[in-house]
Amino acid sequence: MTRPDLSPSVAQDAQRLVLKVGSSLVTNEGKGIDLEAVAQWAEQIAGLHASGRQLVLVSSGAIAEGMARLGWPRRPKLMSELQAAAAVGQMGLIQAYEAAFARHGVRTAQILLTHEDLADRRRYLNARSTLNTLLALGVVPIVNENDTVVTDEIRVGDNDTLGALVTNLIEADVLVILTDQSGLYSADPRKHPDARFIHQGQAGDPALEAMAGGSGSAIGTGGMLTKVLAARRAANSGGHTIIASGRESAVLRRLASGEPIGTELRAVLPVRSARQRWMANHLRLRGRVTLDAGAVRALTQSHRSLLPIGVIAVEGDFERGDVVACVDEHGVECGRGLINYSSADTARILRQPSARIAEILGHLADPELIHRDNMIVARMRRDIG
Ligand SMILES: Nc1ncnc2c1ncn2[C@@H]1O[C@H](COP(=O)(O)OP(=O)(O)O)[C@@H](O)[C@H]1O
Ligand SMILES: N[C@@H](CCC(=O)OP(=O)(O)O)C(=O)O
Repeated sequence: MTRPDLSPSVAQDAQRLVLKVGSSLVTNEGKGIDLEAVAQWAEQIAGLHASGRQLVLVSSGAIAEGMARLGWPRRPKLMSELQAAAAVGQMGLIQAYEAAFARHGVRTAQILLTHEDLADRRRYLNARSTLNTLLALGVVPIVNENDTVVTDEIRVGDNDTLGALVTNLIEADVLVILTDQSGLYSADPRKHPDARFIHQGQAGDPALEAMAGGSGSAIGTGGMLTKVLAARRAANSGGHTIIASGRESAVLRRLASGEPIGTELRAVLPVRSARQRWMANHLRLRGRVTLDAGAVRALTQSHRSLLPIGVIAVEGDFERGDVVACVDEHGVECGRGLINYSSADTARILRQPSARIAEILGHLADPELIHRDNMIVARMRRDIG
């Protein structure tokens, strides 16, 4: 489904993309992994890689594939049986992706996440640096929820939401959600064949949520509502969302070349300001570090990361991943950010060159005390509030 006004897709300029594929697509409506579809996605993703773009794949299908392998015709109700099916099916998913990508010389990695990995600040930072490292290495991370260990209370619950959380985590430019429909319609097209196709909208518009109210296919979990809500969440970090049909030929390649396919839900704020707003609004200060004049300049004028060598004092009791204020020698705040070391470790490495961190602490997490991507500086004091 191509937009009539033909404005180019937001995927055209995207350097970092998250691609989410739903269960019904991956498993051919529950019949078993659709190897042909997997091969086509791998080929297109390898093509994007060759043009220098980075991509994380969020793939559903573990439960559906597990059911097919176990010969279960109906989705079980018992949590333990769903978890068993997911454990069996995840093997098949990963095997299929690894083999398909290997044909193009692209390495893959399996990442199984739980809600806690994304809600807890320390685990959030760890998941973020692992994904960023894999992307820098040219690997395609393949993400699913760790269904085998999660209980109802700690589930993300659906992979549309997980795709949006991953988009926030790595600050991707675009989240592409491939499903069994061409995109969002004004009502569920299964029940309302005359429903109108929505070519474009603003992520977070409540009118879209009303349209997507119905439940999903027999195989999928979330339906269209979770996709529309995922677009709202992706927009929190500035990511745009495209909902399109996975059955459209070469859909990824065409989107990346600017072809306006599917429903495009645009984020209003650009990535950076969205992230800064999130940090300013959501995080409580746990302590502070005092910077020497050189470090203050590095932060506020050169927009560099904060290194331990520029820190002369530490106050408060904080853990890796907590938010701390950065103050100058007169106690004036010049920024704040997510710190990579606890207060105890910071006290041991302050005034030291980063090359000595491993020797002093016995481990090296990061050369920076606060990475510049995880920091807002005084220039934006209004945001700090
Ligand atoms: N307004 C809508 N527009 C498009 N599809 C809708 C809408 N409302 C509900 N749906 C249903 O959502 C389904 C897609 O959701 P789901 O089955 O969970 O897919 P996936 O497995 O790809 O996540 C469609 O097949 C469709 O029946
Ligand atoms: N984690 C589950 C998928 C859950 C899910 O959201 O499925 P879907 O609605 O098809 O994207 C699995 O792999 O079976």
